[in-house]
Amino acid sequence: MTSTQRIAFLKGHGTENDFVIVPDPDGRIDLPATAVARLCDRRAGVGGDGLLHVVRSAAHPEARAMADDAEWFMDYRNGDGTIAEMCGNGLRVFARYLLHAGLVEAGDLAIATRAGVLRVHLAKTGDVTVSMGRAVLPEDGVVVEVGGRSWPARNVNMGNPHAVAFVEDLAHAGELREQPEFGPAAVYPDGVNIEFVVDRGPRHVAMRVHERGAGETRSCGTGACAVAVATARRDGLDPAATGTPVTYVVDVLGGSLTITELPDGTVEMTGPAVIVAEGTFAPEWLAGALAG
Ligand SMILES: N[C@@H](CCC[C@H](N)C(=O)O)C(=O)O
Repeated sequence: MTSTQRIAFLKGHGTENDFVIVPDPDGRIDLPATAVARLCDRRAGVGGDGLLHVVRSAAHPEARAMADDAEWFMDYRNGDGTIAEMCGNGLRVFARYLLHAGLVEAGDLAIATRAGVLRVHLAKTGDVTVSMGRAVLPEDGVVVEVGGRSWPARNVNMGNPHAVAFVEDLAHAGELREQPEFGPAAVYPDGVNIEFVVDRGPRHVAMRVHERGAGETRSCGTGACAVAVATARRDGLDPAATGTPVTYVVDVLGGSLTITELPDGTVEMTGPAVIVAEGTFAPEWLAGALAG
């Protein structure tokens, strides 16, 4: 790429978890962590909690083996430039982008991610449903701590790691905005996303989240799935045991997500996915950002 080329980007969000979208079908754009952090910078860049690098699976070394099952690879990066295995809100926005760009038809499609090939149901407009795979709940004793207080948490893996803590209320806005600590560190060698949860009613909870690599965000899709499954187990509900799906509405700061765990353990998430803007990077600025 030369500094005279115009490179397109888009901006999108899902329940206000926002992303810079960089279409790069042939995998020509090298995005080191420093470049991603500059693109996601809210003052000096475009701004986003994360970045969705849109590449054909066949053109990306991490996704080539999935190319027969899924044409497109979601190369997701956190806003600080780190790589994450999965992003649930990102997956809905990624699918909405593919339709917006005329790269897929509405209906059912498969998308490659670092957590494997995932299925998406995409209508022409409105909410998107994604099949997020199975939750894994190791029995580790985990504790999260913020503002001088600590809570036991449930370890849930949704392709990426989560610690889910049930708290009395979410009103300590200042405190909960701070970066929480977690332990024991060995349970999460690569860091963790931390959700604080309160009950809102039957099968209805609210959460706040601190994302690994992004800080407090207004929503986290994998986090909402982890919260729904952890809450179901706390409530004594397990679809694998009863054969009956269990659905929770999870309120986040940026809206609501509907999460259903099926008897085979698959977790489905339904929520909005919005393309907000399209543009091109100023070539000189982008060349500087990519150079690090
Ligand atoms: N916002 C995402 C999760 C993004 C990845 C996460 N920060 C991590 O490092 O695991 C979502 O909607 O799931």
